[in-house]
Amino acid sequence: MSGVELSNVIKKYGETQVIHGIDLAIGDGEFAVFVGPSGCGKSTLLRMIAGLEETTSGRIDIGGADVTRADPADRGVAMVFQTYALYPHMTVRENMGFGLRMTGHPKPEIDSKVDEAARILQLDELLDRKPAALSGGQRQRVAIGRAITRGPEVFLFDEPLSNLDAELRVEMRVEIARLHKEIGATMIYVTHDQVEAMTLADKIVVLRKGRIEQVGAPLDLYRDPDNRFVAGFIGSPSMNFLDATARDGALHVPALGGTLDVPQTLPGDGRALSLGLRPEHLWLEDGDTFTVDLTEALGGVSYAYLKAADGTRLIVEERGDTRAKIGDRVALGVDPAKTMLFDAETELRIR
Ligand SMILES: Nc1ncnc2c1ncn2[C@@H]1O[C@H](COP(=O)(O)OP(=O)(O)OP(=O)(O)O)[C@@H](O)[C@H]1O
Repeated sequence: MSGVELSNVIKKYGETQVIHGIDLAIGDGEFAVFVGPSGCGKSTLLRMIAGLEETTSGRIDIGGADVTRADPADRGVAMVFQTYALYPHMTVRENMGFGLRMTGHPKPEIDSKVDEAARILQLDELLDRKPAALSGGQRQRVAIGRAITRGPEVFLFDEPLSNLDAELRVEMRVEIARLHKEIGATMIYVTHDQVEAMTLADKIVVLRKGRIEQVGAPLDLYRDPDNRFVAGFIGSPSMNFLDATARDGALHVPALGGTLDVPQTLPGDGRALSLGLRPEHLWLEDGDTFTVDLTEALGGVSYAYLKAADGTRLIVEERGDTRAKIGDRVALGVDPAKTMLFDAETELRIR
């Protein structure tokens, strides 16, 4: 049993509160990913679980034991950092066995654990090298290997791939997913990267300003966000938002130059709303409502950036190449069943 449970966890630096009472349960063997804008408290929360930051109040349980005030070494966790933090004068083997040597494990046991981690991470050939003779991806693999040899109940990853180039990131992402399948330990992972969050997580935790906005499986958050923030944060490119109002049972959307028939139950009070449209659910039609501002062709998909007469901007994702050219006048194709509606003030979803 090595789930992680946070109960009303609070962090203050002096007078400044950065984590505002987080309740969260991460199940045994679950892969949880913390996402959120810069400064929302992802790393702080992870470091509190690791014991590298003191918890101001609240309680942290790992494997059913209260570890709120426990030393990092006594929590059964191992952390992997963005910067690898390898010892330059030690070989890969020595780096990977370092934690076990420090805790006085016998050499044969250390060797067998290092060999096992090296096998899992395909580092067998590199055990005698020093970090300077490794690529970035190999160094990160050693850092992960060092975590594996310690046999933690919980792995904590703080943006482990953000120093790698795009190709290596993909490779290591797949590697981490495989590692999770193979060893089945609980993992908590902080990232800025949408694709990492969507592909690695069993459960994504979306944070904003030290509070949880929503917790859920990646596709549940994408398909069924509770509020405008989560809708805008999950999905790439981000959801478009258009100002709208409901009057006399119709949704008026100025940027679209008229009303839109949507399946949601509209509030009848002329309240300010926000219409959410995912770029991948839109298409271009003949018409005169928008001007094409810019196009980007990525090969498999292309993006058309549109601007309405009232200045509203949005992105349309098309499959393959786009026929749109900068300066073209176009209309927007919208499937009403795929729209989302939010209260402009509370940001809550209207279903
Ligand atoms: N030692 C500190 N003293 C005061 N404030 C701090 C300290 N460390 C972090 N903070 C503040 O706590 C908040 C959360 O920081 P944290 O690094 O956890 O955010 P983050 O979500 O990981 O951001 P990023 O994605 O940019 O790494 C920020 O507003 C930050 O300025």
